[in-house]
Amino acid sequence: MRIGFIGMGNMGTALLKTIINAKLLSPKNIFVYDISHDKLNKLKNELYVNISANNKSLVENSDIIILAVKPNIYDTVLREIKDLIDNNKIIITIAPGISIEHVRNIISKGKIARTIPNTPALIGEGITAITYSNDFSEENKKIVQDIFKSCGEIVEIDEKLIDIAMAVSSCSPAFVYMFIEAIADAGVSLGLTRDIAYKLASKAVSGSGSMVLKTGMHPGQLKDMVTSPAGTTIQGVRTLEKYGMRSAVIEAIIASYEKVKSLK
Ligand SMILES: NC(=O)C1=CN([C@@H]2O[C@H](COP(=O)(O)OP(=O)(O)OC[C@H]3O[C@@H](n4cnc5c(N)ncnc54)[C@H](OP(=O)(O)O)[C@@H]3O)[C@@H](O)[C@H]2O)C=CC1
Ligand SMILES: O=C(O)[C@@H]1CCC=N1
Repeated sequence: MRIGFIGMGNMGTALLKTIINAKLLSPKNIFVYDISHDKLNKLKNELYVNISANNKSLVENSDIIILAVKPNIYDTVLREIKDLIDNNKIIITIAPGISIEHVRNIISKGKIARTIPNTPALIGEGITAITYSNDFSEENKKIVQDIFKSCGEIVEIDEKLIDIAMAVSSCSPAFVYMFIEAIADAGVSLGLTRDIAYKLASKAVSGSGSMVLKTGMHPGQLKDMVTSPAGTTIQGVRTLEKYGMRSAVIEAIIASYEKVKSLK
């Protein structure tokens, strides 16, 4: 199996590095291309992957092609490679708003997996929502699943829900980083050093996420376990409710979802 990555920006590099770290494939079976040759030279020296001369030669050498360019570049790249895609090749999209039907309208052959990963994939802690074109066999699905399992967890999802998954798991890391920054800023404002403030805030957030996943308890119940009667935390909870924290988060997720809908 040979994988080709078109686009070596944040997401392409995150997926590439995780696949190599997980030893899913040897670098000699990985081909990369990006219009920025500086990025390619850096990757060649760091990861020993094959640098393709262009997108077409990458596709010729690859069984699986991951399209890691921005959504507005998709059509240009799809038109460039369309004549080189045969029914044995798998195309993996990772862009919001690009439907399987959209890709199929440009590329008549090949199997299409539509996915939405997130940046924690870089450390193997990602989650990827995946949906497939109708012609996918279980064997081919497993190939795609193994790629994204090397980056964390996966969920198979109906295509009509995938833009919602994008907002909830792919955009939300940005909001979580803002939350971590805000907690740490408060800590610094009260006298902690930056490094200790970030460590305390980040571990509180990642540990709380793990508590939800590992205990299976309702987040509200876990929140209640922290808030002692007449204690300190409930005063913070009261303050967050006063400033509309829940509502702000709900509106942020819905705004991200509405943006992806407007791209169509
Ligand atoms: N960042 C995230 O958290 C997530 C991103 N995604 C999706 O992943 C995709 C990539 O995002 P991201 O990595 O952040 O974007 P980046 O802009 O960081 O990376 C895209 C790369 O593709 C290069 N590129 C542009 N045109 C071409 C071309 N014709 N052929 C080959 N390479 C090209 C760009 O070069 P240059 O910069 O010079 O234009 C850039 O290096 C997007 O569709 C995004 O929506 C999905 C989930 C999460
Ligand atoms: O902001 C974006 O468009 C990309 C897609 C999902 C996360 N980041």
